[in-house]
Amino acid sequence: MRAAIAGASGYAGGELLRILLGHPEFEIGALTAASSAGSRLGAHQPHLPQLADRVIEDTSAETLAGHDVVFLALPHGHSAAVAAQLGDETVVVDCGADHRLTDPAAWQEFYGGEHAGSWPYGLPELPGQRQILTSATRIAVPGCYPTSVLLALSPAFAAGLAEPDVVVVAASGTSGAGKSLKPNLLGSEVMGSVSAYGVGGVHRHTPEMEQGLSAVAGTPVRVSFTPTLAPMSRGILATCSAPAARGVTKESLRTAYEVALKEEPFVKLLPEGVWPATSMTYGANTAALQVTLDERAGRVVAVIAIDNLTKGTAGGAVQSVNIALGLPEELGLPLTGVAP
Ligand SMILES: NC(=O)C1=CN([C@@H]2O[C@H](COP(=O)(O)OP(=O)(O)OC[C@H]3O[C@@H](n4cnc5c(N)ncnc54)[C@H](OP(=O)(O)O)[C@@H]3O)[C@@H](O)[C@H]2O)C=CC1
Ligand SMILES: CC(=O)N[C@@H](CCC(=O)OP(=O)(O)O)C(=O)O
Repeated sequence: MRAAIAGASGYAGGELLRILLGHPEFEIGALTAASSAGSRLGAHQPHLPQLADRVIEDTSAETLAGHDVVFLALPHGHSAAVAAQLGDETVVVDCGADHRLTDPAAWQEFYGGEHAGSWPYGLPELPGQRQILTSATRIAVPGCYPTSVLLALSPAFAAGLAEPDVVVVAASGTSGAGKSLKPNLLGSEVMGSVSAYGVGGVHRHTPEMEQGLSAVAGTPVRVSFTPTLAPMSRGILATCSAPAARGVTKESLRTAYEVALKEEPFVKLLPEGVWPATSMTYGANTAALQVTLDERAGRVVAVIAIDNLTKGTAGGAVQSVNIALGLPEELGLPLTGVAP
């Protein structure tokens, strides 16, 4: 299979290339970007020496044509126009937000501009989603925070063990914001400090979390989401809670998670008493999950760690593509983290 990567000079593009280089079924085709076009990949992704001399091209339908799979790792709002020019013989994978939301009103409120429509959602662990992704030719890769929250809470909602009133506080590494320079991401602002942002229900991942959890619960789920920025390059640690349904015990909760996750190749329920840390998933396509019942507050509490660039973007994208192409779901995807 030949894969093209649009946005090859960015963080998501770099992680896609790192994974595809280790994937036995893929060869790397066109590498495209915008301002970096004409330069060599080695100037942008020096950790990928195998591709250092490859020249980045302009992002256009002509450059991306003739590939089996095209990964779009472009800023929001740039994928739809490119994708519309690629035929159904090409699997197109949008790592941006353009095709994630099904509700045009939610798109309008949180992103603005015209809604491009929705594509099959690339989170295979959601109930029924593997079936939807089988033979898909268009895949919308979830946002990194929604990936973590949906993985953490969908077992509870699928089993009817939580009420639809979710609170999430999550810390992300700075690579989640992409490569371009932002004032709050300067080294001196980030180092030695954790800061909140997007507070008060305004972060654009909120409707995506509500969309996914509502589908699993079969009833509208509200999410209050507070993201924070942590002084690390990669990783998300999300603490997610919801009121426990009547009669839920610690044991019934753990059993529901064990049953839901026992066949999952990438989502691991940690041994009792072990709590997730971002280091457990560094560079791996895994999610490290723990759940308990806060008996005093009557809440289900699930804590999850993922690598935002791996399971949260590029690894998750390749996992969904494997399913769409009829390949083994785990093919070419790292299962081991880096410790300490
Ligand atoms: N970082 C993360 O953790 C996650 C990112 N994503 C999504 O992946 C996408 C890429 O994010 P990320 O890699 O972090 O961003 P970066 O800012 O690191 O990279 C953006 C890439 O897009 C290219 N680009 C910018 N504008 C255009 C344009 N008009 N036409 C073609 N190419 C363009 C850039 O090229 P150039 O160098 O030439 O400017 C660069 O290669 C985004 O949609 C993001 O939402 C999704 C989940 C998580
Ligand atoms: C730390 C940080 O800034 N993170 C990004 C989310 C990154 C991501 O997954 O989101 P998209 O694919 O939707 O851009 C943010 O909060 O905007």
